[in-house]
Amino acid sequence: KSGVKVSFISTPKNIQRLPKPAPESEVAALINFVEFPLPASAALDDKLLLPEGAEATVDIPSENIQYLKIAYDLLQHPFKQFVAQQSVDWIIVDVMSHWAGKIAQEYHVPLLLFSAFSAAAFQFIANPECLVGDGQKRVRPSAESLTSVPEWVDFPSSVALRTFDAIGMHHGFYGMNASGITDAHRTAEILHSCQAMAIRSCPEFEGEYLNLLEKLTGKPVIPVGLLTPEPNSAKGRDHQISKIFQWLDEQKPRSVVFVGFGSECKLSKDQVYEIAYGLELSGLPFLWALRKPEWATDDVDALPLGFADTIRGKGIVSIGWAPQLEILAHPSIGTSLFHAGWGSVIETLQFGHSLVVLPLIIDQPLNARLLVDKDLAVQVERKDDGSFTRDGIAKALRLATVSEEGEKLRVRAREAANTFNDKKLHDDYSVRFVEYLKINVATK
Ligand SMILES: O=c1ccn([C@@H]2O[C@H](COP(=O)(O)OP(=O)(O)O[C@H]3O[C@H](CO)[C@@H](O)[C@H](O)[C@H]3O)[C@@H](O)[C@H]2O)c(=O)[nH]1
Repeated sequence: KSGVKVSFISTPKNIQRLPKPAPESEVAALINFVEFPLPASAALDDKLLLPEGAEATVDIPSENIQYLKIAYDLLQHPFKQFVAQQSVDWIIVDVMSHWAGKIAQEYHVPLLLFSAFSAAAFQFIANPECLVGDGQKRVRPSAESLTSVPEWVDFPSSVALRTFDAIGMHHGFYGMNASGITDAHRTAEILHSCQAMAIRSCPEFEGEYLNLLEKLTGKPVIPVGLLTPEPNSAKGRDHQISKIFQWLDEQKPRSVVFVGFGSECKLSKDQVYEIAYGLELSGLPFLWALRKPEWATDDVDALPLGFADTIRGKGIVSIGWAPQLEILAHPSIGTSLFHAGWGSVIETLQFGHSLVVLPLIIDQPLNARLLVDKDLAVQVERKDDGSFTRDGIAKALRLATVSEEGEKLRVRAREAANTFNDKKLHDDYSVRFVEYLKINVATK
C-alpha cells in the first residue's frame, strides 16, 4: 500500500496456498509472486527423500522436515540468479535461509530478517554465545540450561522450558539434521549478516522483550505490528463447512470451545484420544478442527470408537483444514484450546477469547509461558514426561470458560482484544517499517 514493489519468492504449491490480492487492485500490480520449483529427489542424491508435491512441513511427517531443508538450501542458486538480474533494494528472509547473507553481500543489497515468532520466544534462542555467526565457534547450551529464564532477562519473567520441552528444543534447534546445518547455525548466520530484524509484534504487548532483543542482537528490531488478519466472507463454503457455521449459529454467545493445533504439530493417538475424552468430560460445546493424523487409516479411525455418536449435538469434529479465522470470528466461540502457535495467539486474542494452552513444539511452550505470565491463559497440566490427561483438559477448559475462578482470565482476554484488534495501531507500525526500508536503501 506504500507503493513499494515486492517480489514474493516461494515454491509453486506454497504460492498456491497464499491468499492473493484482488487482480484489479492497485496492490496486485505491485506484488510479483515468483515461483522456484523445489528441487526434486533427483537433485538430492537420487534418494526419494520427499514425496511428490511435498513443499512445506504440513505435507510431511516431522522426521522428514530435515529433507525439506536440504531441498530448500538448493534454492539458493535460482535465488542468487534472481538477485543478480533484478534491481533489488532489500532482501527479506526468515531464519532458514542461512545462505542469503553471502548473496546479499555479493550484490551489495541490505538484508533483513523477518521473524514470525514472538519477541519473547526469539530472545530465548538469541543467546549471543550460541549465535556467533559467520562460521565462528558456537557454544551449544545444555538441555538443562533451557529450563531456566536466561540470565539476560532483567525483568520478571518465567519464559523458559519444562524439561520435556527443553529436550525437544535441544534436539530440534541445536541438534544436527540431514542438511548438515543446525537451525541454531542458520539463525546465527542470518542474525550476523542482517542489517535489521523485523518482527510480527508490537511494544504494547511485549515491549520489554522487543527492547531486550534489540540489546541482545545489537541490531534495530522493528515491530511491524501484529498483522491481524481479517476474516473472509461466507462465499464459497462447501457443504461440510456450511454445516459447521449452521451449528455455531444455534449455540449461545461465547459458549463454544474452539480446538485447533495449527499446521505443524502432529498429535499422537494417545494425545488425540485424551483431548477427545477431555472435551466430552468438560460438558462444554466444542468445535474441533482436526487435521487427519498420519496414524489414522480413515476419518473414523482418527477418533475413539463411538466418539462421534457420544458427542452428537454437543460438539463437532471437523477433519481436515478448517477456516480457523472465520470460526474464531463467530460470536458463539468463547474459548480456544490450542498449541500457542504465534499466528493463532494473534487470531484468538483479536476476538478476546479465553485461552487454554497445550503447547507441543518449537516456540509454542515459550509463547504459552508468556501468555500465562500476562494472566491471559491457563495451561493444561502436564506430567514430567509431557503427557496430559482427559481430566487435565476438562479442568482447564471449565476454568477458562465457566468457573468463577476464571472470570479474571476472561476479562483480561477481552481487554487484550482492544490492543490486538486495534487496526490503526498495527497499520502505523507497518507504515513505519516500510519507511525504514525506504530510508535505508543501500546506495550502490
Ligand atoms: O485447519 C486449520 C489449521 C490452521 N489454520 C491456520 O493456520 C495458521 C496456523 O498458524 P500458527 O498458529 O502460527 O500455527 P503453525 O502453523 O503450527 O505455526 C508455526 O509457525 C508459528 C509462527 O508463525 C509458530 O509459532 C508455531 O510454533 C509453528 O508451528 C493460522 O493462520 C490458522 O488460522 C487454518 O486456517 N485451518
